[in-house]
Amino acid sequence: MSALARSLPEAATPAGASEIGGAERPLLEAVGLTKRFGAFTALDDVSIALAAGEFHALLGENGAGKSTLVKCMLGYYHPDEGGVILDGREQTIASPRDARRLGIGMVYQHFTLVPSMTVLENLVMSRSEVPGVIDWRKERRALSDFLQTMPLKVPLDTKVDRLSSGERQKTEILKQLYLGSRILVLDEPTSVLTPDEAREVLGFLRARALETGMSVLLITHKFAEVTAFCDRVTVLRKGAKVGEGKVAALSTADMAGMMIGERELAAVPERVVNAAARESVLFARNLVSGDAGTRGSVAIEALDVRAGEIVGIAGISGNGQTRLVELISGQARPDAGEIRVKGAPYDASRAAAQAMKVRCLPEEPLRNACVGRMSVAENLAFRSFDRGADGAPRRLLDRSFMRREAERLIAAYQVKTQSPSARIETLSGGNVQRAVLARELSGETDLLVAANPCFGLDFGAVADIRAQILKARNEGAAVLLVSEDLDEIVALSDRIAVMFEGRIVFECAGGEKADTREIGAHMAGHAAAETGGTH
Ligand SMILES: Nc1ncnc2c1ncn2[C@@H]1O[C@H](COP(=O)(O)OP(=O)(O)OP(=O)(O)O)[C@@H](O)[C@H]1O
Repeated sequence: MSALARSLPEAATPAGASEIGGAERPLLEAVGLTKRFGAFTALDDVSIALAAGEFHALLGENGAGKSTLVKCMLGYYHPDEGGVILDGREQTIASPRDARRLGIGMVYQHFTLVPSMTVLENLVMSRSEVPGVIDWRKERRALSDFLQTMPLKVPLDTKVDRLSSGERQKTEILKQLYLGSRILVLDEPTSVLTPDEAREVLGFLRARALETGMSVLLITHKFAEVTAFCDRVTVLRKGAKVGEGKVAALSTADMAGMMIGERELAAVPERVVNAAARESVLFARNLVSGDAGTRGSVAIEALDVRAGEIVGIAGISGNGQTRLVELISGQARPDAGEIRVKGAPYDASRAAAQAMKVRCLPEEPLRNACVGRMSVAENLAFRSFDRGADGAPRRLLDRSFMRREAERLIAAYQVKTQSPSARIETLSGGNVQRAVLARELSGETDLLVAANPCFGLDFGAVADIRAQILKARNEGAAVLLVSEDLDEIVALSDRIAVMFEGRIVFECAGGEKADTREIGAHMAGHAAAETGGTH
């Protein structure tokens, strides 16, 4: 008898299923899923049951196996053992197409919509059966009627590349509802949303689940979302299930304890008052990129970051922060203006970054700061492979030095990888982030530019990375921190600048003195007229 068959009778009536959704048996069950990559077991005999109408959280540290579990449930991976039972029947889900046919849908962290098509076109084309000749008027009417019934609003005739991140995320969710998903898996859906949007989206899905019997499985690193919206929780650690239960019966500390076991969190260093804090390190004047007012453009009159301080750039995504980081990291060139580092002109080339000790942790590090098919060790050596231990240029690669360095950084920054020679693209998202930060902070740093450094990280990793950034600051580095997470900006920054439509529209002190309501109003552009712009 297979593991799946053995577990059927017991798993068919999980505790809580009938109380939550009124169902006799779970809507969906994954039973005994095991997934190996070579000799490494990413998922070890994991079972999870989703009742109809329930909102279920999936928690675990970076690399715990959350994505692997849902990818097995959605047919992206074929588990080595175990299977999926839907409505009491074992199903073979060989591909995402099978999952869609069965009503299992997923909203990913990255967007899957086609940017050059409208919302209407995207939704219609996402159906598995699209007629050869599309009657757009009819489709438009049907979709309008469907959207009328939804509290989430998106503009049907707008091209996706003109939507805000929040609107795109809502479109991804509406797409799944339009496709008739009965089981909806959400991978950190609120990371691109403002706090108000996050509450709106999760509140809507919660109500919808109760109303229609849809099951929602939410992958998240935010305990506040679990306690506010979820009925039950399953916790993974190192590929195994280490806990489950009703959210109402668990404290945040209980859930955190299940996630990390006995391990201690990194202590956040005290903020030292730095004698060197007067010296200007980053100096930008009249920096222009793109046409004024267009999405993502930059028009900054003045931005200074001094040694030993963290300047946080707050703003809703799409207001020029990404471009600003690209200009400093050399991924884009300014149309006008100047950037100086420690008084000297800075052209953001690799040589200049090396000489002037400028380090950068960009957004989406796997795409923007790594070569996915190269090993962790090679990616860790990008800054240093052509230098000897003494920093002098070298011609021949010293592979054994690279490996030793990689092992040192992997240990120091607790990067979870099977080995230094594993392809970096096989690491979980959070561990790619740690690896890039390890590389960027491994030498002397005068200027550190960090864009959303804790995006997608578990709370333990957030504590580590924040501690590293504060340590760099305390040691005299100037830090430009760009983040969509206002709490993070407030907690880490000495000074805060708010970007809106490419300009810096407001500045204030960070830490406890910061007034988040006032900052929020400037982020939304509401306060710009009243205050007359830049302070
Ligand atoms: N294709 C692959 N090849 C080799 N190892 C892999 C592959 N995919 C995942 N892994 C490994 O499996 C483990 C679990 O990864 P997974 O992406 O499921 O973690 P996660 O809990 O979703 O993490 P995160 O919160 O960082 O997204 C990690 O150690 C990862 O390196």
